[in-house]
Amino acid sequence: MIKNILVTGANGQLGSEIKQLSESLSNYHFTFTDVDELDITNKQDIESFIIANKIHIIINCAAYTAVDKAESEKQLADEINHFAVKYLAEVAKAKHVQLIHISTDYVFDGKGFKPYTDEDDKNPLNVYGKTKLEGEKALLEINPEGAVIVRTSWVYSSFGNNFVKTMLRLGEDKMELNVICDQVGAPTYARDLASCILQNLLDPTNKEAMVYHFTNEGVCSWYDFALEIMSLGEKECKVKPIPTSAYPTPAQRPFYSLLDKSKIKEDYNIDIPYWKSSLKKCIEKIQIDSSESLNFKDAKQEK
Ligand SMILES: NC(=O)C1=CN([C@@H]2O[C@H](COP(=O)(O)OP(=O)(O)OC[C@H]3O[C@@H](n4cnc5c(N)ncnc54)[C@H](OP(=O)(O)O)[C@@H]3O)[C@@H](O)[C@H]2O)C=CC1
Ligand SMILES: Cc1cn([C@H]2C[C@H](O)[C@@H](COP(=O)(O)OP(=O)(O)O[C@H]3O[C@@H](C)C(=O)[C@@H](O)[C@H]3O)O2)c(=O)[nH]c1=O
Repeated sequence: MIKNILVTGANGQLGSEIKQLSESLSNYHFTFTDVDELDITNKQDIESFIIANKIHIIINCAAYTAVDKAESEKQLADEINHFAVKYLAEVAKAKHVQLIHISTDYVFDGKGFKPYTDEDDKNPLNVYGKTKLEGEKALLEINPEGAVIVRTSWVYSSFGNNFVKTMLRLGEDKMELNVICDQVGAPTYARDLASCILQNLLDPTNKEAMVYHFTNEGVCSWYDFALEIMSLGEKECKVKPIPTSAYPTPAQRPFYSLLDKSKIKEDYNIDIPYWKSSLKKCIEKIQIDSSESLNFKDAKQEK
């Protein structure tokens, strides 16, 4: 039987990567929606969509991800990251649909000194992290059969907005840039996460809802990450390391947010790419995409 998969938030980074990778998968039928086609804050709409399209699996890539803005938009962040996840879980449970949901390292407070396991104490420092944790809790409490939460961190892609693209843009315009060097974690190429989900998580054996951690291998600070981006992107911009105290932001961020990935690696016997190798692939793709769009613009002007 061909399973029908619904991907929500499909115009975002992870959703777009899943869309591209799904083109080579013939044993599933994918439906991609973003807020215009299916607003996940409306439970009735979710239910009608699941029934009308005979959905077997939901991959929820929809979220409110503007970390600083969330501090002043708590209600909206809560609706999308918390209540909508509750609705998805309720519908998944009632209709026997598998739910794969994505969460974040920001559910931890970053005061630890060794990689966080899925069971370690949660204590989010900011509104985004708090709303994501409430979403996790709702899903685990409703406990739809076969549900999986994948926590990840520092996600980037050639699609959407992210730290890599911000650094490449600033690197083009500025001679010098200050970047925080005392917050450490692990970057994640959304394509690697998408590939992991599609290859391993669509045929669950778990009855109880469970949590996995997935990021690229290795560890770095935002400063190390920025240096590597400038180097691979061949930007002249000098990156200067600064402490968090020198870069005030509305939302507080964890100092240490490395996630322990042993469970997903052991359960599925997978090798995860090192962050620098994946970053290289992503930057090459960004460069190809931008030269293709320049060629397209030139061709249009010549007409
Ligand atoms: N980005 C990161 O660094 C990290 C992300 N994550 C998690 O990974 C998941 C995927 O993140 P990522 O791909 O980066 O997110 P993006 O912000 O790139 O994409 C999220 C998508 O969801 C859409 N969306 C927002 N509200 C709704 C709604 N009510 N109904 C349907 N769709 C909606 C957004 O639309 P619009 O843009 O119009 O709002 C956007 O297209 C999220 O759960 C996120 O919390 C975890 C760790 C790190
Ligand atoms: C642009 C910029 C950022 N920074 C710092 C601020 C911050 O501590 C860090 C990263 O900035 P960003 O705002 O891109 O990152 P942020 O939005 O906090 O990224 C987070 O997004 C959410 C959705 C997640 O779930 C997290 O895993 C994480 O990826 O870099 C600088 O030091 N210098 C700069 O020029």
